[in-house]
Amino acid sequence: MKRLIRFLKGYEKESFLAPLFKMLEATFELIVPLVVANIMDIGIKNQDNAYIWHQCVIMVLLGVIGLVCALTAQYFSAKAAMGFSTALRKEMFAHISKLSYRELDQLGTPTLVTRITNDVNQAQTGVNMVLRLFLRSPFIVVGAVIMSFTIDWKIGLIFLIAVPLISVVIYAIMRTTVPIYKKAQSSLDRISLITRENHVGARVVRAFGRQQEEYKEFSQVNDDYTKVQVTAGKISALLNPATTVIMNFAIIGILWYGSKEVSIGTLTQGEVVALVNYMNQILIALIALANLIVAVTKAMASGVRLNEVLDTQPSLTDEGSSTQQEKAKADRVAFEDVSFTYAGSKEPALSHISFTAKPGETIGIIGGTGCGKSTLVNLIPRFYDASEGSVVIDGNNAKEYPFSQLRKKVGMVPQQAVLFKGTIRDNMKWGKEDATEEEIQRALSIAQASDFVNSKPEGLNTMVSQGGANLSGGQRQRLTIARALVGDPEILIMDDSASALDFATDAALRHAIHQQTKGMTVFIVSQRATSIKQADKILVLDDGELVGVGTHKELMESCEVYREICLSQLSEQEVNR
Ligand SMILES: Nc1ncnc2c1ncn2[C@@H]1O[C@H](COP(=O)(O)OP(=O)(O)OP(=O)(O)O)[C@@H](O)[C@H]1O
Repeated sequence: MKRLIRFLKGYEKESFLAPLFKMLEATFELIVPLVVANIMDIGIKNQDNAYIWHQCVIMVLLGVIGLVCALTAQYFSAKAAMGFSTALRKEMFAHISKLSYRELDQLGTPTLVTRITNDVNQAQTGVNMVLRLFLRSPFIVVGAVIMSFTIDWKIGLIFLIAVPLISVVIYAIMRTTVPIYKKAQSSLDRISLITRENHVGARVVRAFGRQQEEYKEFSQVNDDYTKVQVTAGKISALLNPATTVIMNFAIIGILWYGSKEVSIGTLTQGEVVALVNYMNQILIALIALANLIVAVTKAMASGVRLNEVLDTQPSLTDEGSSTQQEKAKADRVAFEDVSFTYAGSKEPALSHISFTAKPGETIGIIGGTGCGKSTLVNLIPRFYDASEGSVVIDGNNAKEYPFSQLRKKVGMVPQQAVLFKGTIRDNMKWGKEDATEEEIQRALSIAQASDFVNSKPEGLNTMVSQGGANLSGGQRQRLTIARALVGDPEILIMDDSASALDFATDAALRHAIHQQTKGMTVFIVSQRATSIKQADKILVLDDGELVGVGTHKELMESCEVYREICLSQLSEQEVNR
């Protein structure tokens, strides 16, 4: 948590004023019992109504000033805590955006969502509570003990016994509950994971009639979370009765001893009442301190989780890279003995891959599921770096390019057609911020999306809902292809991104790309032989290895794996066509 304090930068004044006003409030609170004592010992004793009223006015004034101080402190602490959380959230968001696929794979999305929301909130509450209570509670406790000594040092000793006793009880309860609160935090992570999985995959859950099972699993995790919270709650519930018992014994001691002192005239009745009030103030302050410790512990647990993310360094950076010039006559893409292993995986996903792709060529990539097709194309825009060997683009190692230059060169159509909330036009502009109407229309036309977009009453202004839920799978795919084409990239990668298109549209799409994007190197990843059959070069992958490179005709003769794939999907006539 200490390391997160830097996010309070710019709120130093508020961080100073909040505790200061809280201390002022506490000071006024400590004076009130003395005023009550005066009312009893002077006003009531002498039947002096004017004095009583005068003291009452002072008491109300102390209360009002105390309230103003408390509200001012609240204002400053809330301002500082909000500023803290806003800066922290911004930094988290920016940092997560910089992480590469490797770190995102390792951390996982649900936990990142919980961290940027719930954990930041916990840290914010912690900061707010610390600013208000960290000094105030000890100040009241110490102040009340000192006041008791100034009234009667022997009774002050009762305070010296009661305060540590109450503190020990609070400490024991906290020792038991704090680890439980930490456990609750990880249960919350699990809830977030299941909720996300179920909502993202709602259609699949329904299609497989898994609602009941998923509901059961969610209920179990939810119940576990409740149980953990209830256990912590039950133990915490002991706090009030246990501390109140000690306090009441202390009050009995004060009254018992005080009454003796009153009868011999060394102590007044008002002073006894003031001592009782101080004892009450101590208890309230200690319980507030206990709540503060719970909040701080939760904030610290959250702080650890937040630092974990902030400490995760992106494994891929483009620091030190400068804009690269294309090398004349170089291949557009060249893989030179490339191998790749995912973090935490023992088996390589790609082994010793070498091939070249020239400008204007269409490269088909085919192979069974999990053979490494997506992994291969993900190395081109540097979503991952090759573990061995080099990926060379236009004669320069992909690692030498600034990300901005590389991502401009490469238009990626991912396997999952993800669109963002906004209009179709907004989504198209992801490919090129200042894309003109003509550029967008051209991209839509190549992607075979013009008809359905222009048939919508609002055309390009049609709203796309979150994740593109108001579009069909095929429409989404076509829009993601168009989005990649808008930027007119030199390399277009379609990672199984036409799988939801019917054969005719798929063929029309490939024909349009071929005709209208001269010079563009196109990678088509597919499990459908028809989609890659016409490619200038086909890469056949099998279990991470490149088992064949060539045209359809060449591979039919030389590559067993390719032949098997084709014969399992196409008729003999189609194969030879
Ligand atoms: N993020 C990841 N972390 C660890 N292993 C992964 C990751 N992504 C893929 N793999 C593994 O790497 C191998 C290759 O996966 P890849 O996604 O490249 O296959 P693919 O040929 O594109 O499959 P498909 O056709 O089903 O999309 C698989 O064994 C897969 O389990």
